[in-house]
Amino acid sequence: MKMDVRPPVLAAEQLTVHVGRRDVLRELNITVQPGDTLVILGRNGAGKTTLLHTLAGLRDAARGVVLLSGQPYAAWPRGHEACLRGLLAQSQPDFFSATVLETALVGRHPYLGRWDWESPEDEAIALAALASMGLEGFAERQVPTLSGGERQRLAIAALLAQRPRLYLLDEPLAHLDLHHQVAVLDHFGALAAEGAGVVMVLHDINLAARYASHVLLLDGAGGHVFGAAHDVLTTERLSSAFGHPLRAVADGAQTLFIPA
Ligand SMILES: Nc1ncnc2c1ncn2[C@@H]1O[C@H](COP(=O)(O)OP(=O)(O)OP(=O)(O)O)[C@@H](O)[C@H]1O
Repeated sequence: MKMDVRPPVLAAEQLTVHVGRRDVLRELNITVQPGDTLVILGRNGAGKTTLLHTLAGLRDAARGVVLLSGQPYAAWPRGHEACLRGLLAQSQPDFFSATVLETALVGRHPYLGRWDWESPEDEAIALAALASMGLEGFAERQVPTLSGGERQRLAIAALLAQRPRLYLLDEPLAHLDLHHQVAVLDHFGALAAEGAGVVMVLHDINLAARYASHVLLLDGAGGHVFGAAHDVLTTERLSSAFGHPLRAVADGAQTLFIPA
């Protein structure tokens, strides 16, 4: 039998994250294997975005280490990390007078040399990413003419065009209607099934329960619980983390969490 010797797409070892003098997270140990979908949950201000940026290598940890595909960020050649991990930020930069296709093509930049233009293959990848987000026919539109949900799907398409091994998503469902929420989560579920790692911040506990293989629940005071989704998602833990009582309602094989 052939063994898969590839390292985890992401690992955090004894990671402590500070904001100012406050620990938002203490001594986190997580591993994200190819195929895993890790959902980060916690109340407003619990430190989810701060953690995601630390996992993306954009922010230093107070202590501990983040390993991207087995190596600390600093050990990867400059710029190469963008071929391995992609971040969907919570708020998107303004793309002044750019077209939708030009914006999606930004996802290909990590693969281009300094003086290279995008190739027909890059364009085909960007167009396929737009189509996967239901934006076929939008290629020549100016970004400022898009609705909020269309802009969010464009940002996701640009990330998809980047084709990293690890997707870090900060509230990917922001501005999306119900159909597109499910379509986006299905899409990342399919990428995970093909071997990507997905880490995302969600606010919807029931969508987390439906899509997560693993959950990291932050208590906002440095404490956390990490484990298989069905172990972490209990009414007691969720009620305590969110500071609001929840009850569980069985719906066939699914459990729904409802605010009491
Ligand atoms: N530059 C800063 N100076 C002071 N406090 C900060 C700074 N940046 C973030 N914080 C605080 O750190 C805490 C964690 O912020 P973070 O954005 O990570 O939370 P979050 O869990 O993503 O919240 P939300 O669910 O509201 O998006 C918050 O209390 C925030 O106000």
